[in-house]
Amino acid sequence: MTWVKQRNPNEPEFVQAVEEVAEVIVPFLQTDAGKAYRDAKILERVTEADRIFMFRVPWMDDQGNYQINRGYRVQMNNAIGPYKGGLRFHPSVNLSVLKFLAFEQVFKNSLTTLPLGGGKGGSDFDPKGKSDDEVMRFCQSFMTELAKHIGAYTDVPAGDIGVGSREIGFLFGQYKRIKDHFMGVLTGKSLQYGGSLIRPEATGYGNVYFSREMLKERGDGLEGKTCVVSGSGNVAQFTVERLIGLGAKVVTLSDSSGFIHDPQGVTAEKLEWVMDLKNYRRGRISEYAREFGCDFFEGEKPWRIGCDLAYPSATQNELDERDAKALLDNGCKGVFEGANMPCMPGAITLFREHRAMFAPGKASNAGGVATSGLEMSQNKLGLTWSRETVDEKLRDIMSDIHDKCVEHGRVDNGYVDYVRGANLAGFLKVADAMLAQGLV
Ligand SMILES: NC(=O)C1=CN([C@@H]2O[C@H](COP(=O)(O)OP(=O)(O)OC[C@H]3O[C@@H](n4cnc5c(N)ncnc54)[C@H](OP(=O)(O)O)[C@@H]3O)[C@@H](O)[C@H]2O)C=CC1
Ligand SMILES: O=C(O)CCC(=O)C(=O)O
Repeated sequence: MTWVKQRNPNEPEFVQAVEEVAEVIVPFLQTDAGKAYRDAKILERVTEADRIFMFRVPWMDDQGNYQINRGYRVQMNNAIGPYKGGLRFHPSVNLSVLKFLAFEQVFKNSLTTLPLGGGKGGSDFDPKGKSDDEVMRFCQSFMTELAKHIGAYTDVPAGDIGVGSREIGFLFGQYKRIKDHFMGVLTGKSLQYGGSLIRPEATGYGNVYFSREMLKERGDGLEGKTCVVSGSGNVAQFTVERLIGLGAKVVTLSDSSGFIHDPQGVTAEKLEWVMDLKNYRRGRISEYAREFGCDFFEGEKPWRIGCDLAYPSATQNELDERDAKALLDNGCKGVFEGANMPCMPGAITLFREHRAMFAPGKASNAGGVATSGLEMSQNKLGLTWSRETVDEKLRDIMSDIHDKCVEHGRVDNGYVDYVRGANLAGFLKVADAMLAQGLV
């Protein structure tokens, strides 16, 4: 870690993500089974990106002013398949954030059972408050540079925070215009031009399926459970949809301004209203409180609300040790990461010490990228699978990931340490491929 910290100064998020993996992998490397990987310096090699692109993104706003943002693509590791991972448009985007996300993506994609390498990209552009025309001009400028570095067999980006179906449409249109190729170079496309059914739902649904497997492992189920969810974007919306479909009650939603607490529970009708608010009217979650008559807590996070299960689904480092203590004190039995790295190290330690269920995002939110992999397969075959087919494949993949975590994560007293299981299983597939491919 000293070596990683020296080589990546001022990149706290990246160092945090490496530390979580190293905590599991370094002790393994000291064993006989780990010797070949240790000698080949696989862990050191995976912390160094294959390559990183950084570029200027100039665009014109609606008033005719020139604007400049910075674009990035981190191609982290392609040992097991083409680089795959989302694009994030958010003012907080910087190299550290994208390197952490790309690093996580390598192990997550390895867990999916599909041939997907890891990458991530994005920009410090903020789509919030911009007109559709401004977003389009930005996306066209961003893709004009990115198109040089991606391809259906090279690197296949998708959405993440701030990049939904509107942005993917503009990006795809510009790629096609530049390359004159109609191909699956992005996933998360709309259905009319090569998207997959269930891809929008997949990350949230996948996390709920994963939590159901974890509960089953303890002889329990989702029916009747009270859940807190953070975020109100893509992942949060479909987490709520699946939870309420499976008989659980969701009492919170949030955005960067605060959270709503609806003790009656978010119903299917209320969720439909939230989807319209967030995906089309682009409003704030505080409006939910006014519409449905419940409390809104400005500037706060939902972790002090009593619950059985928690699904952090907004952003990184949104749940610290104090939040973890509040959750455990109020009876929470399980935390399932829908976002990437939402729980801070101190929080994770507390969950593990208390033997609570804790699902690390690289396992529990892998359903999104796995379904992107299914979208790539359909694009290559020229076929569209039904909703039922994709949903069944998603459930099977989440169940396989769960089984791998159990296989590698069961500790002496029978407790399943999913952090250990996910990191070890994710690492081994990539490491074996790297060993087989020589010093590259
Ligand atoms: N989309 C996908 O398929 C996948 C996403 N993920 C991860 O899930 C998380 C959510 O992504 P997604 O739902 O797609 O993104 P969206 O942009 O659709 O939604 C993001 C949500 O998180 C909130 N949020 C963003 N930044 C902050 C912040 N700094 N503090 C508080 N709230 C914040 C947003 O609120 P506001 O509108 O106010 O900014 C919004 O409610 C991310 O960590 C992403 O990396 C993981 C796997 C796949
Ligand atoms: O579907 C994809 O390729 C992107 C998913 C993603 O960015 C993630 O898993 O964090």
